[in-house]
Amino acid sequence: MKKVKLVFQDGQTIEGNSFGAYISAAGEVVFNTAMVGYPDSLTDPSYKGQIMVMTFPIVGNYGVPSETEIIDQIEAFMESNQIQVTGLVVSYYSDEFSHWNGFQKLGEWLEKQNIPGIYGVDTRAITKKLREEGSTLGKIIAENDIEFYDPNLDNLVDQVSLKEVKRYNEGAEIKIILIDCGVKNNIVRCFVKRGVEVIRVPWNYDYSTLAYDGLFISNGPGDPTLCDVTIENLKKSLTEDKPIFGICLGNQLVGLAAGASTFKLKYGHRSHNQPVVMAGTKRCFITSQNHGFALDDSKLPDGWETYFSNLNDGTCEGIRHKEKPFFTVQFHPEAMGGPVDTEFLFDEFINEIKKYKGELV
Ligand SMILES: NC(=O)CC[C@H](N)C(=O)O
Repeated sequence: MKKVKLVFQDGQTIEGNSFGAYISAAGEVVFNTAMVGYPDSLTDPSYKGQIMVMTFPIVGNYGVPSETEIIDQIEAFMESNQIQVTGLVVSYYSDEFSHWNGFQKLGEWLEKQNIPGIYGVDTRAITKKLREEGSTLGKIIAENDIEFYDPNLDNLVDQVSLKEVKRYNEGAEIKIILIDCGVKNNIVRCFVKRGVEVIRVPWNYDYSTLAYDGLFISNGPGDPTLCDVTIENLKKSLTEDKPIFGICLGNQLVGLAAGASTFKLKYGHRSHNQPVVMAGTKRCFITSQNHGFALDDSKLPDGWETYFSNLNDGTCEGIRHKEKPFFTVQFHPEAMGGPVDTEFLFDEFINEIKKYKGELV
């Protein structure tokens, strides 16, 4: 059994056992309190550049599905075509697995994709540190020491966004543009199964000349203010009337285009049980989340209002336009993993498109 070290920016060093690739890797250390869904989280492009600490004490016990099975041009069991995290930190790693869809060991999968893991460390103590001091840079060190790396200084969206336009359900009556800033597959699935044509475009693509009925902006990694081209394109779209829906980074980008600002949360929201309340109601939902930045809704631009708020820390979980059919959420209505309570938002967006097209009153 090989030893590796988890080293924090403040010098704190924790020794553990290696699994996955035996290499060194550096990034931002964040914690995730979800109890299940590691294949989904590890392939979520929003985690690009991050070393994920899982608080759930046993990881790996249900294995990993096949990454090569494709349904409707989409990886069937993954949220993208590769592991996106930089490293994985767990307490107990189970090399044995049992699950109807288990195809490979978590450690084997990490190794195949050259991602290091460390286990046998106190993930709850690490989580307390991150909660008290905030998310911090860190590195997993195998043989060779490497520099710390701050992913939030890089345009990670450009690294994970697709490079060419891709269409799903081509020819369907309702057409949406999906700006891919690192979209999770389940967002694409949620649209595809509702029968709309999805025109998936790169983050910096000028979609203004394409024929479409609604605009969707995806989740994605890193600091939203670095997505300058998307924000400029969105500014133009906000002057029009076509329905707009955004998720997570999409929420932040629409907010920035409208004139609001974003800030970095102390340690972010990464779990499957984040409670949110819909503004003006007592309707609460338990949501899946994965973000480190948030929109500042204490001073939203004219014409906009808070749509959802987080019941743990009061931060903004979505905004909506007071007159136009524009709304965005910070949480993940597509779940994967996590609760599906807010999946109705996809139907609301499509209903807004039908109203815009005069098919619904
Ligand atoms: N899941 C996401 O889209 C994350 C958005 C952004 N990168 C953040 O961390 O806040």
